[in-house]
Amino acid sequence: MSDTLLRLMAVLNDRKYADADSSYVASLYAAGTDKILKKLGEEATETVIAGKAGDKQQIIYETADLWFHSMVLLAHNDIDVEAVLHELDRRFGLSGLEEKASRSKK
Ligand SMILES: N=c1c2ncn([C@@H]3O[C@H](COP(=O)(O)OP(=O)(O)OP(=O)(O)O)[C@@H](O)[C@H]3O)c2ncn1[C@@H]1O[C@H](COP(=O)(O)O)[C@@H](O)[C@H]1O
Repeated sequence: MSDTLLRLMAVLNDRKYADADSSYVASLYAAGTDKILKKLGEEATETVIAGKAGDKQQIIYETADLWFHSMVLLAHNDIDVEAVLHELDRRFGLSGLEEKASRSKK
């Protein structure tokens, strides 16, 4: 499954050398961080709206947009998606409630 994310990440890195007129991703890089963050915010909002409506197909569609734009932000910052996958792996099996409790003791 994560193979899809790795393959997409490779394309996003390649697009750093592409023409903004022929690539949506290259056009986002060219427009800069604020444009990428704006798209990310829009996609997050659209995902929330889809979730509120309870429309499964729309939730899938909007989540794909959200993940895609999150990955553009990662690539723009030279962060590999594997770093996020490793972070999720590190958290695997660690209860969110336990993690929160350990934070409040610090
Ligand atoms: N997965 C995606 C992907 N998901 C969503 N999008 C684009 O993200 C945009 C989402 O923005 P909106 O829904 O707000 O649509 P919009 O109104 O057209 O956008 P704006 O004009 O507001 O920017 C659309 O243009 C979608 O086509 C994507 N564009 C590209 N990819 C992947 O990235 C690869 C490289 O894309 P290019 O750089 O365009 O070759 C592609 O081969 C795909 O694998």
